[in-house]
Amino acid sequence: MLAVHFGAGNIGRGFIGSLLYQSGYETCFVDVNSEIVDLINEKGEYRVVLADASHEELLVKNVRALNSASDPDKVVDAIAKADLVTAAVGPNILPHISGLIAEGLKKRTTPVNVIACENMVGGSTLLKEKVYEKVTEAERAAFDKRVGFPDAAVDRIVPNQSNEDKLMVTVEPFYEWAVDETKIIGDKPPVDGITWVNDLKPYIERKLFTVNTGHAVAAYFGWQAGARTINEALESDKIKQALAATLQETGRFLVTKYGFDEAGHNAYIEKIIGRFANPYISDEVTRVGRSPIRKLGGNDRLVSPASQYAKLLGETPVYLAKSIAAALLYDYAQDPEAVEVQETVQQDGLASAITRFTQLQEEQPLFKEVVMQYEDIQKNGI
Ligand SMILES: NC(=O)C1=CN([C@@H]2O[C@H](COP(=O)(O)OP(=O)(O)OC[C@H]3O[C@@H](n4cnc5c(N)ncnc54)[C@H](O)[C@@H]3O)[C@@H](O)[C@H]2O)C=CC1
Ligand SMILES: O=P(O)(O)OC[C@H]1O[C@](O)(CO)[C@@H](O)[C@@H]1O
Repeated sequence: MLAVHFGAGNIGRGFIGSLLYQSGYETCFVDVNSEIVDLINEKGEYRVVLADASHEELLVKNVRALNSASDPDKVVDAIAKADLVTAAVGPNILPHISGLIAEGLKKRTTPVNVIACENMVGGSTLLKEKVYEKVTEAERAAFDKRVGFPDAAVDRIVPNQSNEDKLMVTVEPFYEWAVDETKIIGDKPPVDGITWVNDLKPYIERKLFTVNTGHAVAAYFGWQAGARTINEALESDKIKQALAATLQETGRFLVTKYGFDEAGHNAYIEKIIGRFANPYISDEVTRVGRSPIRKLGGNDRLVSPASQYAKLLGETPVYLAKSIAAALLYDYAQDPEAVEVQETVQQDGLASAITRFTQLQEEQPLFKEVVMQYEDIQKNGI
């Protein structure tokens, strides 16, 4: 079985690639990082090491790689032959890989599924839209019959790597890969470790608005407090308390919306906070807080739960508003999105920046709370 996986980065190698190998696939990674592509082809294997006391290692074999910038035709050929196509490149990159996927799919007559493994609601659906923009109506009709784009929720903390062995990836032991089985075309790909679900929405919202909201809070609050890593941020009782309070807010709306068992959800929150504090992982706040414009978007981990909370419960979520404010204040000079947010606030004013990045409107109580929290952080810190 051949899997073509776009993005040989942390999640690509450390999570998806390792499950594909363990399930018997040959994996052809596609990336634009020539150093990683060359190394994968030179070694033909890499190590995945668990970030716990065991330091257990898995040697992932049966891998090769293609550089989509220099060898696009080979990528198209690989997609034409693949039994499964996956991606973990980041939401903003999905439009850039859609052209090659479209070309590869045009060359096929047999069914295949394409799964985007990104931190977002509807990643594969977005990829499908981008692929469909690049083909004719007749091709779209043909793809409808033989290409599935099931959405997915992926959960495994894989920090930036600083190992001497550039292919090695240290990963947390926990993982969850939930895929929408209702959108599969043909047989389900036999990947051990996928949890097939017939309603992904509760999974993706619970995960995005707990794991990713919580992580973002630790990162943005940590940045304000001068912490370099998530572990450092969580050494502060104030940040720990704010993190717990934020997850109580997202928890309240999730339990109300989906009817999750409250005690079970609280245990889920506790487990996640424990995962953030894993002493075997050193995770920079700048990685977890990366791309604040994406994270401030109306459908993402801060504004979506805040808006849904306000709508569903009729109250303004104070800690989520504080989290949005902290994201707006994230001024890491090496993150282009953070720079753009800061420039927008300076040039156009805070109100205009909030509307532009969060799509919240000035008359909304949540908007006003964000402004208050922003001013409070500026004056008093986190
Ligand atoms: N790292 C983590 O703990 C988790 C990450 N995710 C999601 O997985 C996705 C990837 O994240 P990471 O692996 O952390 O990022 P990463 O930066 O380590 O990996 C992304 C890879 O995509 C490659 N890439 C960029 N443009 C490309 C293109 N046009 N064609 C092919 N490859 C391209 C990059 O060179 C890089 O190797 C993101 O959506 C992220 O939200 C989800 C769960 C956990
Ligand atoms: O990959 P993103 O969406 O930029 O955000 C980083 C998030 O992804 C993770 O890497 C894993 O879910 C978390 O560490 C963090 O919440």
